[in-house]
Amino acid sequence: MHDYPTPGALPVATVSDAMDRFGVADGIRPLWPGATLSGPAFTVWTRPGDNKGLHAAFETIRRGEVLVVNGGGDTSRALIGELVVQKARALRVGGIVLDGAARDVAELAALGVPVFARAVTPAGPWKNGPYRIGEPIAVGGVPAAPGDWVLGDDDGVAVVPRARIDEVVEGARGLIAGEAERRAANQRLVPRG
Ligand SMILES: O=C([O-])CC(=O)C(=O)O
Ligand SMILES: [Mg+2]
Repeated sequence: MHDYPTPGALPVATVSDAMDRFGVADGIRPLWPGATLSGPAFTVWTRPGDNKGLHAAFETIRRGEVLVVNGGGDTSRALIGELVVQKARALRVGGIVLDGAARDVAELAALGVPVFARAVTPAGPWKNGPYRIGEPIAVGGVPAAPGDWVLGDDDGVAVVPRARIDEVVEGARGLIAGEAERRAANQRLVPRG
């Protein structure tokens, strides 16, 4: 079992840089400023606009796991809102990443659960299925399998394949050291003329 870095410990941008700048879930944004998450993926595929599979996921998801959902990229119907997120908080889920939409955004921020999604809409979900739990999915065009490292911050979300976590963490730490040098060099700049 890997140790997953704590939320916010490594910037998503730098972690992506350490994967040749791949691995970013395109178009997935934090729903409140300052939201960060980091943990193993718990994957759900669901029919667009339908959250029956999310409710099923809450029957088995474990503390710290990040619920990662392929909702087909649909933005016309919210897969979650305040009540679902309240459940996530009670179960100490690490956060929620949706390739789909959410609603009740003011309440999500107040609950303090990191939620990342493609869009916000007041239109609510159906609850009929079908769905799949615990299978490899895609989120924002990147693969996400159960146990992959999912991390999110103000810039967005990245997914690191489980087998690459140690290598990518090490690479990101190296890049952070290099960036510190460039930052110091920038601070030495003076205007010319
Ligand atoms: O009604 C739903 O399923 C989504 C929602 O707004 C909530 O969870 O609060
Ligand atoms: Mg609601």
